[in-house]
Amino acid sequence: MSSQGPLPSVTTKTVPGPAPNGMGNGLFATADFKVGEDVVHAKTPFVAVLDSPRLEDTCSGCFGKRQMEGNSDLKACTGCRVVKYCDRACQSKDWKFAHSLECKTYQSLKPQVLPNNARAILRMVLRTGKGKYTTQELGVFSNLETHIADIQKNQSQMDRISLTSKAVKNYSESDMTEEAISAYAARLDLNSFNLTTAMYDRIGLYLHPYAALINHSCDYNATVGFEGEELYIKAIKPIKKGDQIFVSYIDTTTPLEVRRGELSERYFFKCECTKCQKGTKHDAPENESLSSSPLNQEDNPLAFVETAERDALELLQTAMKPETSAEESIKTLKKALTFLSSTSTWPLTRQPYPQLRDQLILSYLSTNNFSAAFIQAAIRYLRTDPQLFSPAHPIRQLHAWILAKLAIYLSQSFETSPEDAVRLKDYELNFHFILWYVLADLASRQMESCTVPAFKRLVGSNFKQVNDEFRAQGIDLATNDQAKAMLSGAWAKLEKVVEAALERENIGG
Ligand SMILES: C[S@@+](CC[C@H](N)C(=O)[O-])C[C@H]1O[C@@H](n2cnc3c(N)ncnc32)[C@H](O)[C@@H]1O
Repeated sequence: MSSQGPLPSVTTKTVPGPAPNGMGNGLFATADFKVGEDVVHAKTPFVAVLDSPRLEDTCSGCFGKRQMEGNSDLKACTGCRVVKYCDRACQSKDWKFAHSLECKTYQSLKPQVLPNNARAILRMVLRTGKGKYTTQELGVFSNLETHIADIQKNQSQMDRISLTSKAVKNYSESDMTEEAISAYAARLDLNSFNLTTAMYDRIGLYLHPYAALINHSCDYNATVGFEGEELYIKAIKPIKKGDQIFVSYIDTTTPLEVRRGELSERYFFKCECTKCQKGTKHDAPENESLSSSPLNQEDNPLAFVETAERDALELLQTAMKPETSAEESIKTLKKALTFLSSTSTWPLTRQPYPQLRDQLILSYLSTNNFSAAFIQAAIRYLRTDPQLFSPAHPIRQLHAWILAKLAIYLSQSFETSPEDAVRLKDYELNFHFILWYVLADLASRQMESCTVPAFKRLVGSNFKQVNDEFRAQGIDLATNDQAKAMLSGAWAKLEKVVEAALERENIGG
């Protein structure tokens, strides 16, 4: 049972309080939490806006929630034609929240569309002017860290904030000072979360002053998710009464120096969490020692490994450039994977290996090469994710879901491609069994899963459908021994596919 929180839209069993080690304020548990339990649930944001490219394809009222339920036809606001909605209900909700205040500005700026942060600041300034925030909300918001003194040391960051604030002051005709608007901008930079869909695709910016009190740890105990405009912070580890709540502000699978760089650049602090304290230069393979001899794998393994890492990272950057075609990305990423593989010491779970594989899966999906994507998703599912994420982690669950979707697709229309790391046909995989297994595993973890309710509903309904299909053929996979044996046979074949694909990766296949 959660209790009503300190702000009207929040349900939580936490309290704010001073945090140790120069962290400013933080949130602390007022009860024990089990894995998967809601730590903070906020029904409405202080501000949330879509990224500019998402204005075209995502509803600005429900942030894609109803689209996920099958509503796909969006209509543009007849005033500004910048924002789009599922229907009148979504439009009227957003109109009341803030769009009535900003629509004319959007119209007057056309064809220019303000960037996401300027739209968010404009909303906050306009809502403040109209008295749409409660005194409590504004109180918590104004107490949030700004790091304005640190920002002032960085001329280009300061210029960016001043320029945006000037523009917002001008468009909003607000009587707030430019300085006060700059503080809003700095607070947004420092305290906003990535707004994501229920399937964890980034779509915009989101700020809630209570949730923003949560500090960072690379060894975090809670994760963030969204369903429409609702925010869910869930316990990814058991949390005891009195413990501080931590989320991760960054990708914590990267090496220590990368994490430290990202945290100091955007958030102005040095993380001293247990993981960072343990971490050496980068969780490097054991038995490596520094050597100054020339580049040669046998004489100088560390230099060889570092060169491979640098080359792989450069290739990853190239592959991720918007101007790189998906086909070119695939070639580049495969080359990078082979570089790392050729070191023989590089664990599959150490970055940038997982990032390269994630990107390769996306590139295969964008070229409709589902069999090649399936092989990579299977490697991720079996070899990478179990080491990087706990079973309840939303990222691990999402990756499993992607593998299940690919198995659904391949069970219906199987095509191999010359791109495939191995000839899937040779392995006679039973995609229906693989699908059942992955969904059964996801469904069995629903209670502890840190995914949002819509994700869980999707898993539940798909699992039911797959079970119904098997039962219609007289097979009950949960109880029938013969079926269970067939299931483990299918799984063993998938293991073989993964092994063969990894061998091929090593030789540059
Ligand atoms: C989103 S705010 C969190 C709330 C903030 N502590 C406050 O009092 O407003 C992010 C800021 O909190 C501080 N912070 C968060 N995690 C920290 C950590 N692990 N160590 C030190 N400071 C941290 C940094 O100043 C960072 O810029």
